[in-house]
Amino acid sequence: MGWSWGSLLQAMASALWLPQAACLAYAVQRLADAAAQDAAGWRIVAGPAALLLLLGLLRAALEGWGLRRVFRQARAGLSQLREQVAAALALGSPLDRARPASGLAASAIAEQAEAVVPYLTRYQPARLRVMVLPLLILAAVSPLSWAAALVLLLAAPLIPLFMALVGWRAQAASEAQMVEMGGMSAFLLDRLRGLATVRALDAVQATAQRLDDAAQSLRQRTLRVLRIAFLSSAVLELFSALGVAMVAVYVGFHLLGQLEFGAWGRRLSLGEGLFILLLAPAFFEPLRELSAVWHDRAAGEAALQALRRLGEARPALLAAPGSGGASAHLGADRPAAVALRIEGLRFAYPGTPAPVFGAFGLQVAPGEHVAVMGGSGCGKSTLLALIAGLAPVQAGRIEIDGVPLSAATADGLRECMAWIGQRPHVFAGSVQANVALGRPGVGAAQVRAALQAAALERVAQAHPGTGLGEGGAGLSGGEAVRLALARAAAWPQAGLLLADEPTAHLDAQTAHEVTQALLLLARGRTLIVATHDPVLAARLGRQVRLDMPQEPA
Ligand SMILES: Nc1ncnc2c1ncn2[C@@H]1O[C@H](COP(=O)(O)OP(=O)(O)OP(=O)(O)O)[C@@H](O)[C@H]1O
Repeated sequence: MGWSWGSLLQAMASALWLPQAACLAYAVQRLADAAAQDAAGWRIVAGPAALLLLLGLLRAALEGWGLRRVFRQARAGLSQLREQVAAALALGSPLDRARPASGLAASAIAEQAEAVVPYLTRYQPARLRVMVLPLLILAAVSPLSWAAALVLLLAAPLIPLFMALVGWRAQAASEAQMVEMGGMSAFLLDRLRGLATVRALDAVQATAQRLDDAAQSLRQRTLRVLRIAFLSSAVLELFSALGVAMVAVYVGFHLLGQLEFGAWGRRLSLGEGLFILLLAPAFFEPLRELSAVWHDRAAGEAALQALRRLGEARPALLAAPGSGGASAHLGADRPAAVALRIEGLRFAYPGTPAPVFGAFGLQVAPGEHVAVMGGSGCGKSTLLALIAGLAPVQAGRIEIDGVPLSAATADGLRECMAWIGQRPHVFAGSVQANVALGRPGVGAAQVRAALQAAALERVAQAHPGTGLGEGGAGLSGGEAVRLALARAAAWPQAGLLLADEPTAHLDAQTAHEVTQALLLLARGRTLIVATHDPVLAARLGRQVRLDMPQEPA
């Protein structure tokens, strides 16, 4: 990350201490000279005092300006980074079982990412100051006294050396702490989601124990990070105090005439000595600041790394970010049944030896209703997911109404599909909001019609004002499937309906009702249903049987 203007402004503000110290030293020298000549009076220091004040104002202005700039830039940078990571996560294929745990991702994006701001606003400017200010001060001191410059020069490298040694461990400890924190968030979120199961199986105690262990471990890691941070500040304070003290001792004894050497063969004046004395603490100041924000560096870099890992390329669904992907059906009000053609399809899940499909082919005419059947694990759900472009295929082609499914066309083609999943995710909120899903173009009228089509109005009106709970609490299994049907019904441009086991786990009566609603919805559209249900399959125009994937010999 390059230096920002804000950091430069802050470094310039700090460098103004040099002329300020010169003004002070000059004023004291003049006062001493005037006292020697018995010609005291405030006028002789008015000039340097006014300049000192002016420089002070300029310094404050530069500092404030720089800080504001750095802060704004950091916030904008972080927002951009979060956007990129969120976009990468959103593009992740739902079929990727190694995708980051939701709790971990949420913790990294929301909480840990905040550590990037102090890193950019405090650590980066402090680092620039460390690189510039000590050199400037050395350049100002050495022409006056090589001895004082030598003391500073000898004390200075010890500080970064020790800090680097300590910082090394700090970063490792900080990274470990972040991993621990993310892991704990992921565990907590997972168990909170499954609280009912945990309680039903009497595993509350064991879960609480694991959570307690995780919290203890996090506490220890946090203390380790703090211990290292304190150690680095202690090292620095010690060396900077020693450095300043040695300069003060040298200048004091030199002015008293006890230490004659060190000023290039001459004797320092009071003003020169004072100038050196004023600059000595300022020489160590940036190093002390850097140490104070050293922990920000470890936390910031660890957070950046965690965000980068989240944004890393993973198996993604087919989509061209930013492109709408033109579709002939886009914007059409009435469903236009689409044709589907699959040729030589090959697909294997990453890391699995046997492909789910070797060279699969299927043709579906517009408006045709097809039941895809076969044993459990033969790839029915996978086939629907591939048609929807939720994962890239390894070979073969899928064409929807003659348009080959690819990253460029997937977004547009998905606009003319509706997905009725096996386990529809129900968001906490009203039934209406769960049907509309915030999709532009799905207004109250469409939602009402969709609820009617899916026979869900009664549920929607049952508890006006109180919404559904997280994960669908408040809906029966059959109602959850009907909610998925309503979501599809609210999307009139969908010419291809993909339904994954819509009647699984339902009693005969509910399965019959869901089938009726599905067939009503599929009128004039192409329908592909993955199912084990022979009754549902018998009501569809065609049945396609998939073979079980062959284990490699
Ligand atoms: N996300 C995934 N990552 C890796 N392998 C997977 C994934 N999802 C499914 N599989 C495997 O791919 C094969 C096909 O799974 P799929 O879910 O498509 O079967 P299915 O026919 O729909 O089964 P069911 O009728 O039980 O729902 C199975 O062997 C399954 O274990």
